[in-house]
Amino acid sequence: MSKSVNLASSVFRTDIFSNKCSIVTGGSKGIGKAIAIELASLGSKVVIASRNSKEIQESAESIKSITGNEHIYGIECDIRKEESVKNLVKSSIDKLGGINFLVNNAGGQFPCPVENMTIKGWKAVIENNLHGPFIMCKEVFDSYMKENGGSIVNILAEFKRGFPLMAHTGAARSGMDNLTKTLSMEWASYGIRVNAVIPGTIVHKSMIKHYGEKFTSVLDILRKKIPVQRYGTCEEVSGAVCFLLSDAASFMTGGSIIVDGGQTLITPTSLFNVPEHSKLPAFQWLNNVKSKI
Ligand SMILES: CCCCCCCCC/C=C/C(=O)SCCNC(=O)CCNC(=O)[C@H](O)C(C)(C)COP(=O)(O)OP(=O)(O)OC[C@H]1O[C@@H](n2cnc3c(N)ncnc32)[C@H](O)[C@@H]1OP(=O)(O)O
Ligand SMILES: NC(=O)C1=CN([C@@H]2O[C@H](COP(=O)(O)OP(=O)(O)OC[C@H]3O[C@@H](n4cnc5c(N)ncnc54)[C@H](OP(=O)(O)O)[C@@H]3O)[C@@H](O)[C@H]2O)C=CC1
Repeated sequence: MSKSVNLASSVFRTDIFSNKCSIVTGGSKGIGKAIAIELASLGSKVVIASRNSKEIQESAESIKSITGNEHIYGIECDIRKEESVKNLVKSSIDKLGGINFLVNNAGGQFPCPVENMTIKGWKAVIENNLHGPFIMCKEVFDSYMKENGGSIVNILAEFKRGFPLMAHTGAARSGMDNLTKTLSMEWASYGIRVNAVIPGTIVHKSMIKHYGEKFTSVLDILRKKIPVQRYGTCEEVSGAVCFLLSDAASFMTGGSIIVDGGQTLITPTSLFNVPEHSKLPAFQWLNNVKSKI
């Protein structure tokens, strides 16, 4: 790997993932792109995958120039479609030589109360956040990890208290939590660890675009309830993912790390209001990433 330029100042030692090969689904933007950047900056060859072919190629190029790692490939894939996933996994093995790490990051949903939700909308979100990651795990297992071991990290969303206005995603993420635990037991004897990262509210450009202006006005109210008094950055999620993938987490499987600035500890009935402060600033490694936090 050429290391002439590496603008991603990860907190980890820069060679920990040399000789590793990774797939990051949804690596074209947001959290997935940050994860791909950090993996690449730590020496891993990386395939990023998403549905928009132009965007995924552009992102692969930008990750190359940010990290100086030439072994970054963008592959078009819809994780909801089995054939598309089979193609992704086969092409990744051809390009990288194997798959040591899988990060199931692609996903998302739309806000909608159940009374207005169509069956089609429900299915789209279940397929994006439960069925898709399941096919990814199964295909990577069958094609490579069953013989060679590996490490899988699933990106979830907080689900433990239900998810009003996003019932579909709450159900899917709860299912993924259970699947993470099941796979960690079924696949331990193959040398595979399976863990999850649960991000809180991670505000960035494409997220704001997805939810729209109305959402932006809610953000300030929400922020005051978070103990660290701000939103998270994509890098702060990425750090947890890299930790779980690495040997530093070799005794962790079936577990999850919540990266939410304490947000899920505050309940509506809590009598405690976090005093306003700015004592816990964000971690960001790239000068050109301007997360609105
Ligand atoms: C404000 C408070 C926020 C509070 C927000 C707090 C959030 C914090 C926690 C989580 C944050 C994040 O995940 S942030 C990341 C957000 N990013 C994403 O969600 C990106 C990925 N999402 C998506 O691609 C989409 O949302 C998803 C529906 C999953 C897939 O879209 P597709 O266009 O591929 O779906 P299709 O297969 O065409 O089917 C779509 C059907 O779904 C329904 N549908 C799709 N979008 C819809 C919409 N906006 N409203 C109603 N219904 C919709 C319709 O029935 C559609 O059918 P037709 O009517 O026939 O078309
Ligand atoms: N941001 C946040 O606050 C939180 C995010 N999360 C979760 O973290 C993950 C990343 O979030 P974030 O970066 O904010 O989201 P973004 O919307 O910014 O990015 C989502 C990525 O997933 C890809 N994607 C979506 N659907 C598919 C699909 N069917 N097949 C392949 N790729 C797909 C998108 O590309 P394309 O559309 O081109 O396919 C894009 O690359 C998601 O699972 C999200 O739900 C969880 C909690 C909080």
